[in-house]
Amino acid sequence: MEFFLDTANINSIKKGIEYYPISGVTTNPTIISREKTNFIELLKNIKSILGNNKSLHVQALGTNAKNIIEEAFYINELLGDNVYIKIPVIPEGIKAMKSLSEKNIKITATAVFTPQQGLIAAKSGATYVAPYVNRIDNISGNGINVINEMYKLFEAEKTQAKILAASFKNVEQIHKASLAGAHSATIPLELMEYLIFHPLTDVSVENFIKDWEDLYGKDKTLLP
Ligand SMILES: O=C[C@H](O)COP(=O)(O)O
Repeated sequence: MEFFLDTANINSIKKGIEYYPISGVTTNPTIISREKTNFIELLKNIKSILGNNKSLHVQALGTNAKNIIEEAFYINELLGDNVYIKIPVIPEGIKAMKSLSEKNIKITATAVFTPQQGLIAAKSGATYVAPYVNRIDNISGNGINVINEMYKLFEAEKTQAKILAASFKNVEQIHKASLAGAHSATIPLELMEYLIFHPLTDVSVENFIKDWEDLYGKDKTLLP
């Protein structure tokens, strides 16, 4: 499974890509507004940190296809390679996806709450489709079931689109999403850190060091 950072915070992005196997960064208007800064400069800064090997996903604000398409070309031109335009799965968004995918603009379909929304986006040219796990759970739905049914639909229909599961609030949701067929997950840095954390791992490391130091002395590593 691919991991993405769901943040526009520069410190989180720098730390995330230094420590973890991160494939890219996803943003949305809310995430960008949290940084309270010039969004174009922010996006350029993020892009320069990511380079061309990691992808950057930027959401269009337009609510009609024409505006979405214009924003998509602008952002694509501004930021260069490996940029995905996030487009909500409203009818105007689907119309924009069909048009943009024919012109080789990369698309991440977003604000996805049902498997059929995901399938329609996939058939309209989206490379990634982002179901919102926690937001589904919060209205007494089952985000993991949505992912699993979407996965089965994508397999049955032989679509090339990948499920980029989003809106996570805990590691159990991420784990179950990966088992349910999510090809990728976008998460805040804090959840990435929780994914790797286990108290027994830390206790084990402490005990290894203690046993070693008891015999070989403090700060003695394997190095000569
Ligand atoms: O853009 C997608 C985000 O992952 C949504 O996450 P959120 O439900 O925590 O706002």
